[in-house]
Amino acid sequence: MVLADLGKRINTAVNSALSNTQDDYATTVDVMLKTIVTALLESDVNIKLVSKLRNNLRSKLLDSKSGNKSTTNAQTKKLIQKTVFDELCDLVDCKSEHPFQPKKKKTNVIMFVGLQGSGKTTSCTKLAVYYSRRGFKVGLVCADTFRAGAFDQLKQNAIKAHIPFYGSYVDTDPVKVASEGIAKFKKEKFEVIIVDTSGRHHQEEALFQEMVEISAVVNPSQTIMVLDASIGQAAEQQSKAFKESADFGAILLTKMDGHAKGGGAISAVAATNTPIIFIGTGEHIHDLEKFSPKSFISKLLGIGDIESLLEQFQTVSNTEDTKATMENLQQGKFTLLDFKKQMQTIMKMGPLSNIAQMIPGMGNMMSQVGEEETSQKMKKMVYVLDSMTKQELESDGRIFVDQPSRLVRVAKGSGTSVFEVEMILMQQQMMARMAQSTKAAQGGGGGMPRIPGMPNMPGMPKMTPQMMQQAQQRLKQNPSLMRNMQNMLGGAGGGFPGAGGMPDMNEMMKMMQDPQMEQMAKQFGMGM
Ligand SMILES: Nc1nc2c(ncn2[C@@H]2O[C@H](COP(=O)(O)OP(=O)(O)OP(=O)(O)O)[C@@H](O)[C@H]2O)c(=O)[nH]1
Repeated sequence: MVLADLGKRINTAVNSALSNTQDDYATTVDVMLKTIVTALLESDVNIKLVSKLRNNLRSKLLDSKSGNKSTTNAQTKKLIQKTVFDELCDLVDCKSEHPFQPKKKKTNVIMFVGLQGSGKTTSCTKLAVYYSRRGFKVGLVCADTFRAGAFDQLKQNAIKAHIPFYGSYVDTDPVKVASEGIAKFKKEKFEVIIVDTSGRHHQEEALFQEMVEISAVVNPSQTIMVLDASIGQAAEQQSKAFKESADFGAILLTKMDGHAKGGGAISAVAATNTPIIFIGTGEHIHDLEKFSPKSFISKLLGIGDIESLLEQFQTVSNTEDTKATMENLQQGKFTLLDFKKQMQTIMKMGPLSNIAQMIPGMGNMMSQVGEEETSQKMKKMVYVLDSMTKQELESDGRIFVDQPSRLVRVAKGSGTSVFEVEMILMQQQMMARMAQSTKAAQGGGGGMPRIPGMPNMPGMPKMTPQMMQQAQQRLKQNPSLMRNMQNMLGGAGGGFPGAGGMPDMNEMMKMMQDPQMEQMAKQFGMGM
């Protein structure tokens, strides 16, 4: 069973408990627990942990209720939701007190260890890209002299990801190669140096000894063990064996995509008291997600993860650019350059499906449109904007009205059609109007109330709650209408508002935290 199914089953169990009005409270809790327990076991979660979770949940739910008999229905629902959520988080959390954070302007060495074929080399590159995107100067060292072709693999990955690398075709001593690589990158003031070591099996003592020697020489700030999630509960035994030799401080679980029974590996690993810090979700260099129990469970249950979204946005956004856009917005302006910067920020945040998963209820929608298509359209938009002159970019876009020949030139330069350029200009115009209406609203001009997921359009009539409900009902019954609307608003065929024609990110963040959003998600049958 894949994890998405697990999330759905837990959700269904909780939702039917919430709507159960026939049974008494204790029976309702027991029925719900039975379904949750079965789903967890079928997802390969460690039986001891499931049993502990069941007992904790049961006593917490029954104790809280018996201590406070006068609770309302709404309070009981909240109690069930929160308790289930907290217990699931505990299941995958091993509460590391001092998570490692590389420091800027310092040398941070990260050493990778793991079984053969677990995904070490791929994950080294993914992590290098992750830190490089966050402004670190990152280098990769290949200390795998055991497997023929290991250096070539790392080299190819590194070149593709534009990450400097070090390795040797002739030297067979991994300790020497590792120490030379570190010395080289240290001299060149690299901030994060990632060392890939050869894969080993836990019965291969000599290779384990080699790993200890490399570790002594590179003196890592952090050692990460890479584990293949598809090995399920065997993850516990593997991680224990490695822990005895290389005292790794963190785990990166790979292959959490596809049909891996990730629940098994996650819970088994959590039982070794070592935090999982990242999960690999595909073969692409961007398929790496920071693991945090709360985020993971939120996504598992389809209730989004705004915290991670904000964190990610803040890490990748350029403060100078954001400041300039904010200043423009305060003046009621939104130029083509602002539009371009916003889009680049979104693209830097990683695969759109990862971002969509963090937004309540958006994960599903993204899958309807397709990652590839959306990314392609976004890239095209950047090519169009790249083909404009500085003067054009800094304008509000109306400059093109007087110079239609420039439209043709921009389309040619970007390999797109005039129609596509016009569409982008239209989207930027929509956002510029939003900026103006926000400014007017700040000055007491009013404007229509914000509907989650839709930009403010000046001049549109106010929506009453009944109208809104009807609109939501229609969208619920007609998914293609919903898609069309998103296409219209996002322009790029994006699966969530703004994927293509990105409204102001801060506005989007506010929108996502809007209680109406939660309500709407519920009406669409999404989330808890
Ligand atoms: N689907 C999926 N495949 C992955 C992921 N991470 C790695 N892989 C694939 O797993 C295979 C093995 O990955 P490598 O990076 O070569 O593994 P390794 O641990 O370096 O292998 P050794 O050097 O032999 O120890 C490759 O085909 C990768 O593309 C992931 O998160 N998801």
